[in-house]
Amino acid sequence: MIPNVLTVAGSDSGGGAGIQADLKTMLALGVHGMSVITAVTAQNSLGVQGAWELPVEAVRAQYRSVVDDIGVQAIKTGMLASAELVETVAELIGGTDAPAVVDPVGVSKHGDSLLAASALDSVRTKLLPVATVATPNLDEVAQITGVHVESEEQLRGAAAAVLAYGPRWVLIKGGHLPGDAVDLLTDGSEEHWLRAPRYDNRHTHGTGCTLASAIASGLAKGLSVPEAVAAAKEYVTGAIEAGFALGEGIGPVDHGWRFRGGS
Ligand SMILES: Nc1ncnc2c1ncn2[C@@H]1O[C@H](COP(=O)(O)OP(=O)(O)OP(=O)(O)O)[C@@H](O)[C@H]1O
Ligand SMILES: Cc1ncc(CO)c(N)n1
Repeated sequence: MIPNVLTVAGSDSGGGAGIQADLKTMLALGVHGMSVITAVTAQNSLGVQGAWELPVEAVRAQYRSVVDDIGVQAIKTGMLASAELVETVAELIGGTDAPAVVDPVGVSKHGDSLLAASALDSVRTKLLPVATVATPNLDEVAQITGVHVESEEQLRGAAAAVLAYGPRWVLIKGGHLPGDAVDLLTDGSEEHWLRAPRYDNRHTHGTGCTLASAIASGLAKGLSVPEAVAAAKEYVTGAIEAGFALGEGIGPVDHGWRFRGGS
Protein backbone atom coordinates (compact mmCIF):
# COMPACT_ATOMS: atom_id res chain seq x y z
CA MET A 1 0.00 0.00 0.00
CA ILE A 2 1.28 3.50 -0.83
CA PRO A 3 1.03 5.74 2.27
CA ASN A 4 -1.05 8.93 1.99
CA VAL A 5 0.47 12.24 3.08
CA LEU A 6 -1.45 15.52 3.32
CA THR A 7 0.06 18.98 3.05
CA VAL A 8 -1.90 21.93 4.45
CA ALA A 9 -0.11 24.95 3.00
CA GLY A 10 -0.02 27.84 0.55
CA SER A 11 0.46 27.64 -3.22
CA ASP A 12 3.73 29.01 -4.69
CA SER A 13 3.06 29.86 -8.33
CA GLY A 14 6.80 29.58 -9.04
CA GLY A 15 6.75 25.91 -8.06
CA GLY A 16 9.73 25.93 -5.68
CA ALA A 17 8.13 26.16 -2.23
CA GLY A 18 4.71 25.66 -0.62
CA ILE A 19 2.23 23.09 -1.91
CA GLN A 20 4.21 22.55 -5.10
CA ALA A 21 7.44 21.70 -3.21
CA ASP A 22 5.49 19.45 -0.87
CA LEU A 23 3.83 17.39 -3.61
CA LYS A 24 7.08 17.04 -5.58
CA THR A 25 8.89 15.87 -2.45
CA MET A 26 6.16 13.33 -1.75
CA LEU A 27 6.35 11.96 -5.29
CA ALA A 28 10.14 11.71 -5.07
CA LEU A 29 9.86 9.81 -1.78
CA GLY A 30 7.26 7.35 -3.00
CA VAL A 31 4.14 8.41 -1.11
CA HIS A 32 0.75 9.65 -2.36
CA GLY A 33 0.61 13.42 -1.88
CA MET A 34 -2.63 15.33 -1.24
CA SER A 35 -3.27 19.00 -0.51
CA VAL A 36 -5.39 21.43 1.46
CA ILE A 37 -4.65 24.88 0.06
CA THR A 38 -4.80 27.68 2.64
CA ALA A 39 -3.67 30.59 0.48
CA VAL A 40 -2.61 31.38 -3.06
CA THR A 41 0.56 33.40 -3.62
CA ALA A 42 1.76 35.12 -6.77
CA GLN A 43 5.43 34.29 -6.32
CA ASN A 44 8.59 33.82 -8.35
CA SER A 45 12.37 33.82 -7.99
CA LEU A 46 12.30 37.52 -7.04
CA GLY A 47 9.78 37.41 -4.20
CA VAL A 48 6.08 37.32 -3.34
CA GLN A 49 4.03 39.73 -5.46
CA GLY A 50 0.67 38.96 -3.84
CA ALA A 51 -1.11 36.60 -1.42
CA TRP A 52 -4.76 35.70 -0.96
CA GLU A 53 -6.13 33.55 1.87
CA LEU A 54 -8.86 31.05 1.29
CA PRO A 55 -12.03 31.21 3.42
CA VAL A 56 -12.02 29.00 6.53
CA GLU A 57 -14.92 26.94 5.07
CA ALA A 58 -12.84 26.16 1.98
CA VAL A 59 -9.98 24.91 4.13
CA ARG A 60 -12.29 22.82 6.31
CA ALA A 61 -14.05 21.34 3.27
CA GLN A 62 -10.80 20.31 1.57
CA TYR A 63 -9.55 18.73 4.79
CA ARG A 64 -12.76 16.76 5.39
CA SER A 65 -12.86 15.58 1.77
CA VAL A 66 -9.39 14.11 2.06
CA VAL A 67 -9.36 12.78 5.60
CA ASP A 68 -12.88 11.32 5.77
CA ASP A 69 -12.72 9.32 2.53
CA ILE A 70 -9.08 8.71 1.66
CA GLY A 71 -7.40 8.82 5.06
CA VAL A 72 -3.91 10.10 5.93
CA GLN A 73 -0.85 8.46 7.44
CA ALA A 74 0.89 11.81 8.07
CA ILE A 75 0.20 15.54 7.77
CA LYS A 76 2.49 18.50 7.07
CA THR A 77 1.55 22.14 7.62
CA GLY A 78 3.19 25.18 6.04
CA MET A 79 1.91 28.71 5.30
CA LEU A 80 -1.26 29.31 7.30
CA ALA A 81 -1.49 33.10 6.82
CA SER A 82 -3.87 34.19 9.61
CA ALA A 83 -4.84 33.49 13.22
CA GLU A 84 -8.20 32.17 12.04
CA LEU A 85 -6.59 29.64 9.67
CA VAL A 86 -3.95 28.62 12.24
CA GLU A 87 -6.67 27.88 14.78
CA THR A 88 -8.84 26.04 12.27
CA VAL A 89 -5.96 23.84 11.11
CA ALA A 90 -4.83 23.16 14.69
CA GLU A 91 -8.35 22.01 15.57
CA LEU A 92 -8.57 19.78 12.48
CA ILE A 93 -5.16 18.18 13.08
CA GLY A 94 -5.92 17.74 16.79
CA GLY A 95 -8.95 15.65 15.79
CA THR A 96 -7.06 13.41 13.37
CA ASP A 97 -5.10 10.33 14.36
CA ALA A 98 -1.94 10.90 12.27
CA PRO A 99 1.46 12.41 13.06
CA ALA A 100 1.76 16.09 12.13
CA VAL A 101 4.90 17.92 11.02
CA VAL A 102 4.38 21.64 11.66
CA ASP A 103 6.60 24.04 9.72
CA PRO A 104 5.67 27.38 11.35
CA VAL A 105 6.28 29.41 8.18
CA GLY A 106 6.70 33.11 8.97
CA VAL A 107 8.47 34.84 6.09
CA SER A 108 9.72 33.79 2.65
CA LYS A 109 13.44 33.68 1.73
CA HIS A 110 12.96 37.20 0.35
CA GLY A 111 11.55 38.49 3.64
CA ASP A 112 7.92 38.65 2.50
CA SER A 113 5.49 37.92 5.34
CA LEU A 114 3.45 34.72 4.98
CA LEU A 115 1.90 34.87 8.46
CA ALA A 116 0.10 37.81 10.12
CA ALA A 117 1.84 39.03 13.29
CA SER A 118 -1.52 38.60 15.04
CA ALA A 119 -1.35 34.83 14.34
CA LEU A 120 1.80 34.19 16.39
CA ASP A 121 -0.05 33.62 19.60
CA SER A 122 -2.28 31.01 17.95
CA VAL A 123 0.84 29.27 16.64
CA ARG A 124 2.22 29.12 20.19
CA THR A 125 -0.92 28.07 22.03
CA LYS A 126 -2.95 26.08 19.44
CA LEU A 127 -0.71 24.77 16.67
CA LEU A 128 2.53 23.78 18.42
CA PRO A 129 0.71 21.67 21.06
CA VAL A 130 -0.70 19.36 18.33
CA ALA A 131 2.63 18.95 16.49
CA THR A 132 4.50 15.66 16.47
CA VAL A 133 7.51 17.53 15.09
CA ALA A 134 7.86 21.31 14.78
CA THR A 135 10.50 22.54 12.31
CA PRO A 136 11.20 26.26 12.88
CA ASN A 137 14.12 28.07 11.26
CA LEU A 138 16.06 30.56 13.37
CA ASP A 139 13.90 33.54 12.42
CA GLU A 140 10.78 31.61 13.39
CA VAL A 141 12.39 30.54 16.70
CA ALA A 142 13.07 34.21 17.46
CA GLN A 143 9.51 35.23 16.54
CA ILE A 144 7.90 32.46 18.56
CA THR A 145 10.14 32.38 21.64
CA GLY A 146 12.20 35.58 21.64
CA VAL A 147 15.38 33.43 21.71
CA HIS A 148 18.05 34.63 19.24
CA VAL A 149 20.51 31.97 18.10
CA GLU A 150 23.92 33.05 16.87
CA SER A 151 25.93 29.87 17.38
CA GLU A 152 25.50 26.10 17.34
CA GLU A 153 25.70 25.91 21.15
CA GLN A 154 22.63 28.14 21.41
CA LEU A 155 20.48 25.67 19.40
CA ARG A 156 19.87 23.65 22.58
CA GLY A 157 18.35 26.60 24.46
CA ALA A 158 16.21 27.45 21.44
CA ALA A 159 14.92 23.87 21.28
CA ALA A 160 13.94 23.92 24.96
CA ALA A 161 12.08 27.21 24.45
CA VAL A 162 10.03 25.76 21.55
CA LEU A 163 9.38 22.44 23.36
CA ALA A 164 7.81 24.46 26.20
CA TYR A 165 4.85 25.12 23.84
CA GLY A 166 4.10 21.41 23.62
CA PRO A 167 5.29 19.77 20.39
CA ARG A 168 6.50 16.18 20.94
CA TRP A 169 9.74 16.89 19.05
CA VAL A 170 11.41 19.99 17.70
CA LEU A 171 13.87 20.22 14.82
CA ILE A 172 15.67 23.56 15.00
CA LYS A 173 17.05 24.34 11.54
CA GLY A 174 20.42 26.00 11.79
CA GLY A 175 20.56 26.56 8.03
CA HIS A 176 20.90 30.33 8.52
CA LEU A 177 24.07 30.02 10.67
CA PRO A 178 27.51 30.19 9.06
CA GLY A 179 29.51 26.98 8.63
CA ASP A 180 28.08 23.47 8.20
CA ALA A 181 24.29 23.14 7.85
CA VAL A 182 23.56 21.87 11.37
CA ASP A 183 20.09 21.12 12.76
CA LEU A 184 19.15 19.86 16.23
CA LEU A 185 16.33 17.35 16.76
CA THR A 186 15.21 16.75 20.33
CA ASP A 187 12.22 15.68 22.41
CA GLY A 188 13.77 17.05 25.59
CA SER A 189 15.49 13.79 26.51
CA GLU A 190 17.07 12.48 23.27
CA GLU A 191 19.28 14.74 21.16
CA HIS A 192 20.16 14.13 17.51
CA TRP A 193 22.53 16.51 15.73
CA LEU A 194 22.18 16.52 11.94
CA ARG A 195 25.17 17.89 10.11
CA ALA A 196 25.63 18.35 6.37
CA PRO A 197 28.08 20.32 4.28
CA ARG A 198 26.89 23.82 3.38
CA TYR A 199 26.56 24.13 -0.38
CA ASP A 200 27.50 27.51 -1.72
CA ASN A 201 24.42 27.58 -3.90
CA ARG A 202 22.07 30.55 -3.88
CA HIS A 203 19.26 28.46 -5.37
CA THR A 204 17.70 27.37 -2.08
CA HIS A 205 14.06 28.40 -2.50
CA GLY A 206 11.85 25.86 -0.74
CA THR A 207 14.36 24.16 1.57
CA GLY A 208 12.13 24.32 4.65
CA CYS A 209 8.97 23.07 2.89
CA THR A 210 10.95 20.24 1.30
CA LEU A 211 12.49 19.14 4.59
CA ALA A 212 9.16 19.13 6.47
CA SER A 213 7.38 17.22 3.68
CA ALA A 214 10.18 14.68 3.55
CA ILE A 215 9.84 14.13 7.32
CA ALA A 216 6.08 13.62 6.95
CA SER A 217 6.70 11.15 4.10
CA GLY A 218 9.07 9.13 6.29
CA LEU A 219 6.61 9.09 9.19
CA ALA A 220 3.86 7.88 6.84
CA LYS A 221 6.11 5.00 5.80
CA GLY A 222 6.42 3.96 9.44
CA LEU A 223 9.84 5.42 10.28
CA SER A 224 10.45 6.75 13.80
CA VAL A 225 10.87 10.52 14.17
CA PRO A 226 14.72 10.36 14.34
CA GLU A 227 14.80 7.99 11.33
CA ALA A 228 12.40 10.15 9.30
CA VAL A 229 14.37 13.32 10.09
CA ALA A 230 17.71 11.72 9.17
CA ALA A 231 16.33 10.49 5.83
CA ALA A 232 14.73 13.89 5.17
CA LYS A 233 17.98 15.74 5.90
CA GLU A 234 19.76 13.52 3.37
CA TYR A 235 17.07 14.21 0.76
CA VAL A 236 17.03 18.00 1.27
CA THR A 237 20.83 18.19 1.26
CA GLY A 238 20.96 16.48 -2.15
CA ALA A 239 18.17 18.76 -3.40
CA ILE A 240 20.10 21.87 -2.26
CA GLU A 241 23.33 20.66 -3.86
CA ALA A 242 21.39 20.29 -7.13
CA GLY A 243 19.41 23.57 -6.79
CA PHE A 244 19.22 25.38 -10.12
CA ALA A 245 18.79 28.87 -11.56
CA LEU A 246 15.28 29.92 -12.58
CA GLY A 247 14.15 33.44 -13.39
CA GLU A 248 16.28 36.40 -12.32
CA GLY A 249 16.56 35.65 -8.59
CA ILE A 250 16.72 32.67 -6.22
CA GLY A 251 16.01 29.37 -7.96
CA PRO A 252 14.50 26.23 -6.39
CA VAL A 253 16.08 23.14 -4.88
CA ASP A 254 15.88 20.16 -7.23
CA HIS A 255 13.17 17.84 -5.90
CA GLY A 256 13.98 15.35 -8.65
CA TRP A 257 17.74 15.09 -7.99
CA ARG A 258 17.57 11.35 -7.37
CA PHE A 259 15.78 10.81 -10.70
CA ARG A 260 18.70 12.56 -12.37
CA GLY A 261 21.30 10.16 -11.08
CA GLY A 262 22.08 11.65 -7.63
CA SER A 263 22.56 9.16 -4.81
N1 LIG B 1 23.38 26.20 1.80
C1 LIG B 1 22.96 25.09 2.41
N2 LIG B 1 23.64 23.92 2.24
C2 LIG B 1 23.23 22.77 2.84
N3 LIG B 1 22.14 22.71 3.63
C3 LIG B 1 21.41 23.84 3.85
C4 LIG B 1 21.78 25.10 3.24
N4 LIG B 1 20.84 26.03 3.62
C5 LIG B 1 19.95 25.40 4.41
N5 LIG B 1 20.29 24.09 4.58
C6 LIG B 1 19.53 23.05 5.30
O1 LIG B 1 18.23 23.02 4.69
C7 LIG B 1 17.23 22.70 5.66
C8 LIG B 1 16.18 23.80 5.69
O2 LIG B 1 16.69 24.86 6.48
P1 LIG B 1 16.41 26.41 6.28
O3 LIG B 1 16.95 27.07 7.49
O4 LIG B 1 16.95 26.84 4.94
O5 LIG B 1 14.83 26.42 6.22
P2 LIG B 1 13.83 27.58 5.94
O6 LIG B 1 14.50 28.90 6.21
O7 LIG B 1 12.60 27.27 6.69
O8 LIG B 1 13.58 27.46 4.38
P3 LIG B 1 12.44 28.22 3.45
O9 LIG B 1 11.72 29.19 4.32
O10 LIG B 1 13.19 28.85 2.32
O11 LIG B 1 11.58 27.15 2.91
C9 LIG B 1 18.00 22.51 6.98
O12 LIG B 1 18.29 21.14 7.13
C10 LIG B 1 19.25 23.35 6.77
O13 LIG B 1 20.31 22.94 7.61
C1 LIG C 1 3.49 29.43 -0.29
C2 LIG C 1 4.81 29.42 0.39
N1 LIG C 1 4.96 28.64 1.48
C3 LIG C 1 6.15 28.58 2.13
C4 LIG C 1 7.23 29.32 1.69
C5 LIG C 1 8.54 29.19 2.45
O1 LIG C 1 9.43 30.13 2.28
C6 LIG C 1 7.04 30.14 0.53
N2 LIG C 1 8.03 30.91 0.02
N3 LIG C 1 5.83 30.15 -0.09
